[in-house]
Amino acid sequence: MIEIKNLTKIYTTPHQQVLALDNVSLTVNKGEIFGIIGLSGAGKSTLIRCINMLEKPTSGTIIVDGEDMTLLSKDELRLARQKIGMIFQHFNLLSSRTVFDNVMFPLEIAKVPRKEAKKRVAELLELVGLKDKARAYPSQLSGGQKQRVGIARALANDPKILLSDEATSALDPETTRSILKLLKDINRQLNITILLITHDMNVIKQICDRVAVIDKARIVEIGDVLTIFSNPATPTSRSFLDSIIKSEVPEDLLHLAQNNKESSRLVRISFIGSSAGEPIISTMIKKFDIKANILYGNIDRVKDIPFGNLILEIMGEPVIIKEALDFLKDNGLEIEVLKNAPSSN
Ligand SMILES: Nc1ncnc2c1ncn2[C@@H]1O[C@H](COP(=O)(O)OP(=O)(O)OP(=O)(O)O)[C@@H](O)[C@H]1O
Repeated sequence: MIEIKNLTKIYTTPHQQVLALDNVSLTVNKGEIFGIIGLSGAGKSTLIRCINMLEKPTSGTIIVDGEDMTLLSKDELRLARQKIGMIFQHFNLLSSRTVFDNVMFPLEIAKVPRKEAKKRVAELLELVGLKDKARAYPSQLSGGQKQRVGIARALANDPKILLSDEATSALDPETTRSILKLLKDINRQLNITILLITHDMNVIKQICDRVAVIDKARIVEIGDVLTIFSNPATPTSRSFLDSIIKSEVPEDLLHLAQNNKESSRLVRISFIGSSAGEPIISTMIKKFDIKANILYGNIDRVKDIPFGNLILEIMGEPVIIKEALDFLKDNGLEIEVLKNAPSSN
């Protein structure tokens, strides 16, 4: 549906050249929700804005629904953009127009007959749950309601693709959840492909099928959300993941391991999917001559699949601890040794 090949964007300012995208390639499949995550300045906005040519690429191709966007004339581009809706962090509504007329706006531009357009706007307001706000002005709406208007407006021309530029960054967590749920419903009901950019791993976790991690103008990792959550391959992905599973080990836990009289290891056990529900840890404790303290635990869900990590202090003979950890690994758990505390006597 969207195929980006060797996309490079260099901004030229009077003082310098900024490489905002460096040879980026990725494919977004029809019907999926694809997330691009990166820190501030990584190149996310530039990338999403290149897709509908709000930003002109320096080189590379962008094929949307079979059409190379970089080769289109002005008129062709105008038509192609009707297939691509966009929503924004700060909603970009027209303050002097009512909710109804904001959603009507793209239909006026596309010269859709008035009667047909009014019917379409009413349907869209129903879809986003704002039927009763049709006559309100943007200033009379909450942030979540404004974004619902933005979504209805983006869908007005029946697009095949929806681009979301940090659409929930200005919203509180609960409103974010409701907007993400709406986007997911739209994706499923209308079969619209969604490409979103975010700096928030929670957004990726809640609705994306696949994710690309962008770091300093380059895509450093692309994959299924579940795979990246269970086994991040780059430090950038790891740090995004840590931001939501809160797996930083508190200092006092590290001290506890150091002060222990026996030989001990502080380990993080990450689990995903079915292994989360299995009593592997209690089996380990029974099977090996070790003691284990659970110091910290956290279970979350990615696309309804349990996902989490436990921090365990395991005490015993080093060789037995190693066997016990190998047993956990053999049972599909990820093990990371956070601290080795050798026997103090
Ligand atoms: N119009 C511009 N002129 C010059 N440099 C620009 C321009 N727009 C963006 N940049 C630079 O390009 C790089 C990528 O910016 P971009 O806005 O794409 O990043 P981002 O990941 O979206 O960041 P944020 O999350 O803060 O919006 C940054 O170094 C930025 O300063």
